[in-house]
Amino acid sequence: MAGGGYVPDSGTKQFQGRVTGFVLIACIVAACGGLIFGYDIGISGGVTSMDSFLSKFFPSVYRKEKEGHHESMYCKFDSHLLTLFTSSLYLAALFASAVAAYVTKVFGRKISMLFGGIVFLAGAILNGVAVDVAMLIVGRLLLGVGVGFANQSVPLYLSEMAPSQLRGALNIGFQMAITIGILVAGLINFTFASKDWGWRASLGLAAVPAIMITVGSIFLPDTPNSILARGNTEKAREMLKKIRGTDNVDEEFQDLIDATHAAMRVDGQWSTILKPEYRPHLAICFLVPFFQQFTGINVIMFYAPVLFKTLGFGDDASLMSAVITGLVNVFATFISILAVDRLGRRALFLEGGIQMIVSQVLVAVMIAKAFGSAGVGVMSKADSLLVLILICFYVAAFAWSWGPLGWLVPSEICPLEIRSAGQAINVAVNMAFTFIIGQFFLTMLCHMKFGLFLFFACWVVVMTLFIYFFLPETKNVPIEEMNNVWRKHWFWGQYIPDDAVIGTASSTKIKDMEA
Ligand SMILES: OC[C@H]1O[C@](O)(CO)[C@@H](O)[C@@H]1O
Repeated sequence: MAGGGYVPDSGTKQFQGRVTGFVLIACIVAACGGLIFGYDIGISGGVTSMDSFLSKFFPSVYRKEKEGHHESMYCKFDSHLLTLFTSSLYLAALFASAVAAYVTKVFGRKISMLFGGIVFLAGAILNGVAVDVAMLIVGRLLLGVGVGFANQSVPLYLSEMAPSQLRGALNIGFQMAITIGILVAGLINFTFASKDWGWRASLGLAAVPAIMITVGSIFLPDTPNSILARGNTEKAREMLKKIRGTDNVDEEFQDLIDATHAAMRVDGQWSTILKPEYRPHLAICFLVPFFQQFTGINVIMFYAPVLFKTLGFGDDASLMSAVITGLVNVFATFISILAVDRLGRRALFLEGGIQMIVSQVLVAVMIAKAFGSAGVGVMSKADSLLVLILICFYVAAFAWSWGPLGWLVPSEICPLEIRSAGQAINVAVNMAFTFIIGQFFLTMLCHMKFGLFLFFACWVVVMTLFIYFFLPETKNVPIEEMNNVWRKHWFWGQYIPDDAVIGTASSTKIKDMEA
């Protein structure tokens, strides 16, 4: 088979141990870090469409929206000031992720989650009681820092705690929490939109998931990998026994030792990840989040209410449609949890990609038919319902492929010595392109019209081909043995030297480490 179709079942180890209640609870609490991110994604689109919020903080935008009748429906909502409110958070998260990478490595995953939770809580409170734009913006920046820290630490935490045969499912808990956050935010917007103080409730309630992750992370244990990396061998071994529910952890622990030793041999993560032998990791950690955002998903997540209004739905129906896409998002992410360690990552990526392309092309055709390139016309009730169904079809495809795998794959492919750096690149690139799409989508819609959906469809074609040729299958491969997979890949194999493979004769033994 062409491309990355390496099947890892032969030659990779399966370790002893089961999924303990302890590891499950730790992962559920940690995944709540995704709630704060999701809540924020889902809340801002609804809040910025509330009259009470607009008239208080953005009176000029409010007046323009009430008075102005732009001749083209594609350009009705094009306002940079307003989109900056939504997107500024992701800019803060982008810068925070660089600091978070350092904290996560030096102080551990747990401290990083705790810090993220506290800062996010401060931001939520500030937003809920805001009396002027300055408070709103400072609050947004704090939320962004919190999201940067949580997105950095939680996926790593989940991948390291999970036994390899369940790593995919447990890691997807993070994306699951994101989608639940988006859905809950949609419901809260729907409930409070008509109240004068609705926006305060919507923004202030972000404190609830913030408290969950803050309190939760006080009680979470750190991962064996991270404890070991900070020099505490015995404690790390005890933690591994505890989370695997068996005393027979020698083989897995040996892998951790090897990985830690390899990590200690490198001078700095950032110069290390730039070396040729880490080219596949660097490429994946950059391209996967970039591609994830260029599926166009946040056009739907941020602006679904606006989009559906544009298609002729009423105010309530538009907010309700956002709830419907939110439900589909949660449900399909759950399917991914069930499928990812059985079907594998590649199958989900490839199927999801094809399904997204078909839906995007059909949506473009229907919008073109109704509004042409001038942006005038109406869409019949039946047709707008069909567009809603197609969008649900698209969201489902994203939610079992690029959504969860966008976090899982970069977090599981990197050896320990570059894991924090790889994850920081992943988060930073994700945040950068979330910011760009959030900030420029409405302007792009105004200029590219229905072609915008074709633009994203073309990107999905590119990324689906990329997966086919360049992403090897990683299901069931123990995390510290991933270099075996890269070495056997038709293209990336050339970059991986023999001694980079954990478990080879040259690797360090436990007793050396303990000496
Ligand atoms: O569920 C959709 C959400 O998932 C993400 O892609 C993160 O993985 C967000 O950017 C998006 O809003």
